[in-house]
Amino acid sequence: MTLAAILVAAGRGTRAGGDRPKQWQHLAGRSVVEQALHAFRVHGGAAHIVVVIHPDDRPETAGWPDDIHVVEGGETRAQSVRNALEALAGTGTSRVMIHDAARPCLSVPLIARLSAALDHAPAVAPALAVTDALWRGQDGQVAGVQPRDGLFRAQTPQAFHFAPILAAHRAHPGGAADDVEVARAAGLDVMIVEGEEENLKLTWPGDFTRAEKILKGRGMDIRLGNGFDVHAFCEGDHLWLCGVRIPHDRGLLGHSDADVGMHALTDAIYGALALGDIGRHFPPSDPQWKGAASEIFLRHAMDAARARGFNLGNCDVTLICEAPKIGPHAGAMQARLAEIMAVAADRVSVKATTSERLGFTGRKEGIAALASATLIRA
Ligand SMILES: Nc1ccn([C@@H]2O[C@H](COP(=O)(O)OP(=O)(O)OP(=O)(O)O)[C@@H](O)[C@H]2O)c(=O)n1
Ligand SMILES: C[C@](O)(CO)[C@H](O)COP(=O)(O)O
Repeated sequence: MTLAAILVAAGRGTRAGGDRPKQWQHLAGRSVVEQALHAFRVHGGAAHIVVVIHPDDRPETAGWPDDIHVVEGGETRAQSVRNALEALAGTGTSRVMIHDAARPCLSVPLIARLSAALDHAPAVAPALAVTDALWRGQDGQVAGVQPRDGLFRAQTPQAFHFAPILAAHRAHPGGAADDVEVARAAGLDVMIVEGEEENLKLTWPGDFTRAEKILKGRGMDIRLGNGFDVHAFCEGDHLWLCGVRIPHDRGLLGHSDADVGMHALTDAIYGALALGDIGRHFPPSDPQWKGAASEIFLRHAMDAARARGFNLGNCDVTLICEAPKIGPHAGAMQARLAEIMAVAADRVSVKATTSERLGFTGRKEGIAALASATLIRA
């Protein structure tokens, strides 16, 4: 599964006013577009991020990192989305989230909920049920009531399997308010996911004050967790450490693949989330985890972090053993752990020490591992 995120930012923001289009105005220290981008960055699940801009706004993107793909938009929102979808065709993208850059307060848990829901439906979108009574008005007077049952306020990101939404946009005659309308016109069923009151769209000048209050109120949340694990040596000709297979004259004993380094790291992440340890999520009494690859546990811990809006700040794993020598494998371990956690390698450290021939590690009876991890929700 390869997820892409499209942020449409090519509108003119005429209703919002201001000295520049609303999406380039600043809120809580960043442009509106950058606030929306930040949520996708922290979520970390999107392999491609495309921002659709108006050609006049190119200078606003100066200094952006190279991995943000900038595409020019069209006359309407639907044309802007279409340009981004066409830019993603051929990149291997299998799922896409399409978001109004003008909704800067979306939360990372909302992105995670939509992503999970896409496992069960080809199209999902956030919305809030209408709770207020609805009236029809005429000349400043209440002219009638409108039943509110079954009515929803639509939000973005709207999320789709890629091939059907690309085909739907190609086939649509134009004039759709959003991508759900395009998808439905092509016969796709769209599942509703609970939206968020805070995920407002900046439409009018007064919306900026509310959005700024929401973003400033969030602050930064940093969590620290520690993990420690030990596995005894047993007969064997290889062992697994931090996701790397190392030929050795002993193996490691365990219910799973006994990857002691990855277990300590996984426990550090669960610890930062106050979610117990691996045994709580993958009981050793459960035969389905016999011989399991430990990356399952690490991915589960990272998914739990992202579902709560956290991403990895950094982690540091120390392996304690006399043998095998870790140095020659440390780079591969760093790369493998970074790949499994879907984070940059410079956030991952793997190092080793001996215990000066003291204790059980010194007597070569087993390997111990320590890990620390920070999680950040910004
Ligand atoms: N041709 C367009 C029109 C809109 N959008 C984007 O679609 C989102 C939702 O549109 P809306 O809030 O209606 O934005 P504007 O069209 O900019 O607003 P206005 O109608 O007030 O000018 C915004 O992020 C906007 O930048 C876009 O990418 N391309
Ligand atoms: C896509 C959208 O944000 C869903 O609520 C909306 O349809 C676009 O904004 P507009 O104000 O209707 O142009």
